[in-house]
Amino acid sequence: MEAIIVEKLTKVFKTKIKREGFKGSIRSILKPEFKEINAVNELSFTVNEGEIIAFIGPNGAGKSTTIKMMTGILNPTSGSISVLGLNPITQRSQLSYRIGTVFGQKSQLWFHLPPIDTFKLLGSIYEIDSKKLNQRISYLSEVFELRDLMNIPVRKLSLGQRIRCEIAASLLHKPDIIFLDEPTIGLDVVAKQKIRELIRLMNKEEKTTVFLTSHDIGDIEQVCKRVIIINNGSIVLDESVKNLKHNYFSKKIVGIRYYDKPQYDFKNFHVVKDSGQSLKIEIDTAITSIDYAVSQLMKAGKVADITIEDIPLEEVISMIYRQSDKGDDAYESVQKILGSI
Ligand SMILES: Nc1ncnc2c1ncn2[C@@H]1O[C@H](COP(=O)(O)OP(=O)(O)OP(=O)(O)O)[C@@H](O)[C@H]1O
Repeated sequence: MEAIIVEKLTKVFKTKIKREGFKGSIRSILKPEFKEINAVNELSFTVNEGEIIAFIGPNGAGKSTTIKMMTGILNPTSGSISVLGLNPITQRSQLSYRIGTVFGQKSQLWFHLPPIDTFKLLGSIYEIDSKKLNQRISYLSEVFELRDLMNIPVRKLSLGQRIRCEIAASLLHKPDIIFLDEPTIGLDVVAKQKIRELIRLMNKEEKTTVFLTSHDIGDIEQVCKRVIIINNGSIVLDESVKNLKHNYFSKKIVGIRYYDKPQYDFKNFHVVKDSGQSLKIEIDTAITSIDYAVSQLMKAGKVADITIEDIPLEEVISMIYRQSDKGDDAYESVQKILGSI
């Protein structure tokens, strides 16, 4: 069943044009001029219950604006949104009992108080009875490893510890959907891994639908099953992460080092780089199997080392961003680019 249905969602911001200099400022007051920014443009998509979606795009693509409209913070200019069957604008308070939000750059925890105080306060706001609240806090403290942090003022926590508390706080009322806007921003590698593990765990254990935005490809690869890419307020790609990899990763890069200069005349794949004893080969696995390619490479000389790599997802996604900026079809363009690497 669908947890989120978004149809032709549009948000246009009207902002005052600021003129330069003193005279300009006076003119702006007396005769204001406005410009319109099409932050979100006729966006349509659905999210099924229990899915983990990455909603990504370059800076200014319209991700936060979309999340704000889905959570009832911003009014759409046009289009419709249904989140868990509710209208986020007219049924915002009902919806708030069923969704959780984490904005990585903003805190919902009281900065000078220990997390336990915010948890208790949120418990009262969500009208959770005290026995259930204590059980829930105890469960989340266990899973998120918060026991030793619960009584330390939030300002004294590390960023990683604080984000663990933020996510736990947003899950206090057992929401059906959690919106995570850049939850791993600024975290070190270990803290990022921990957050990713916890998101996966909550999705598995509590069937929480996860709607996540991030600029970190690791979040997408390791946590999400499906990715929606937006640019300039419109969807440029909506694909399962598995398909994205499959469609865009038929090409492999093989690095091979020989003991001596190899003798070769490869027919079905081409050498991208020849540095004497080392070769870099590109193989299109849709045409040539890895087995065959490796067997040909072995015939060219005595092999000292071999590596096989995908083209990094990060590179593919940045190509999609660049191509969609030019208004090209994402899939075709990327195939074209990969063909010329
Ligand atoms: N309150 C606002 N008033 C005017 N323009 C706005 C407002 N909020 C966002 N915008 C504009 O709308 C566009 C989309 O912004 P949004 O914050 O949704 O992008 P984003 O994809 O979340 O970007 P980022 O990855 O940098 O957070 C941008 O051009 C931004 O400047």
